[in-house]
Parts: sequence; structure tokens; C-alpha cells
Amino acid sequence: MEIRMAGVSKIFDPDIVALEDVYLNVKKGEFVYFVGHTGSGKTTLLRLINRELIPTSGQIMVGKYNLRKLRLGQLPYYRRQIGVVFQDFKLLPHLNAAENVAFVLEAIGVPKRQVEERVKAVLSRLDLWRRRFLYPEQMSGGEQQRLAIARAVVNMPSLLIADEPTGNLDMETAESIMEILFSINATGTTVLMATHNQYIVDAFRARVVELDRGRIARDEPKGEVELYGDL
Ligand SMILES: Nc1ncnc2c1ncn2[C@@H]1O[C@H](COP(=O)(O)OP(=O)(O)OP(=O)(O)O)[C@@H](O)[C@H]1O
Repeated sequence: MEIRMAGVSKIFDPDIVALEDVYLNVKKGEFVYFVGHTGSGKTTLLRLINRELIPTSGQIMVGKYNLRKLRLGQLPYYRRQIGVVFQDFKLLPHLNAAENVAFVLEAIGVPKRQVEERVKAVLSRLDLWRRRFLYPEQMSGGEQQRLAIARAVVNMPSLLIADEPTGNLDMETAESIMEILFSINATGTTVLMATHNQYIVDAFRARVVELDRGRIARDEPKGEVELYGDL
């Protein structure tokens, strides 16, 4: 989905300026990294696009949706087009791997037979089919992250939002996660990813938007930008 942000600011009570006057256009099918110091506004920007937050001022268009005007009743339809992956996975601990993915489809009324087919397809693609009966706590960090991605993409979203998806993973596992994200992007899904990982940004080239105290400090199509923070 195409994203257009114009003059977007987000101020948290009482006066924490998380984003200030952000103008950003992302084309359908782009892969964009969001980088910058801790507290620079990366997560806030992603949460605004996911419509978890409403901007204090400015406009956000995602596809045909004007997020400021989106009615509560439209929110589930909007969210169905978005997959979200978090650093801490947010998997459901009492459900096994297959059930964690199936849950998403059942919640939107996909028929049982189709649920089974789609769960099998996505778990196979992410090399988790043999682990389908495991519960999250029985899985390694990399497996849990792959499961979180499986859950985010099973509904074939047009937009994938990933906040530090390689955060707690070793380098090899992080690379395999990046390969998965780029292969999803290659199918036409727009991917927005917040990261501190300089190595990943250098190794997997894409557009890099750098935030600095809530403002866009740099926007580099080829991704040549110095990062900060932990590796
Ligand atoms: N719900 C909230 N209430 C108050 N302040 C908030 C809230 N969410 C974020 N902030 C503040 O907004 C600023 C930007 O935070 P944000 O989480 O977007 O940064 P970030 O770039 O994602 O940081 P990190 O790299 O550490 O995840 C910070 O000063 C933060 O304290």
C-alpha cells in the first residue's frame, strides 16, 4: 500500500514531542528502514501508520484510507491489510505454532478448510511445519520470530510493519529473517522496518529514513547512512 504522511506531529502529554512535522511518501512495494537514536520516534511513526495512535496534527493516507477520518467500524478492515511483527513477538503462549497462525484467520471468518491450507502453506514457507505442535516457549528465538512473521503474513497483507524484528537474534538468524522479509517484499508487499542494526542495513540494501528527535534527518534511497546504538 502507498503511504503519504503530511505535516504529521505526535505530542504525548504533557509535552513530549515524539514526531514533528513529518512528510513522508512510500510507494507501493517499497522496502523502507527507519533508523535513528533511541527515542527518535521510529516506533511512534509505525504505530501511527498501524492506527494504534492518532496524530496530534497532520494527515496520514495509507492506500485509500485517510487515517484521521477512519471510523472505528472501518478499523478492522484497515488492519486486515496490515501485518505487524514486534521484537517481543507477542505470540499467544497457550496456543501452539499452528494455532497461533490459524487464530488470525479464524478471527476474520475464513472457512476451516482454507484455514488449514493457508496455515500449512505459510508454516512450510517459513520452515516451521515440523514445529507446528510446539508452544512458543518451546521454540528458539529465531523460530518464534519466524512464527510471528508467519502470523503477520498469513492474511497476505499489502503492508508489513516490523519493529526491530531482528532485535534479540544472533547474526545468522537475523540474516535469515531479513531474507524472509525481502522475499515477502518481492511479492509486492510494502515493508516498513525499524532497526538499530547497522550490519543489516548495509547488507540488505533498501531505502533508509533516519529520524532525529522526531524529525526526518535523512532519506537515502540507497541506504548509505551511518547508524547509532547497538550494532
Ligand atoms: N505512549 C507514550 N506516552 C508518552 N511518551 C511516549 C509514548 N510513546 C513514546 N513516547 C515518547 O516519544 C518519544 C519517541 O519514542 P519512540 O518509541 O517512538 O522512539 P524509538 O525511536 O522507537 O525508540 P527505540 O529505538 O528506543 O525503540 C520518546 O521520547 C518516548 O519517550
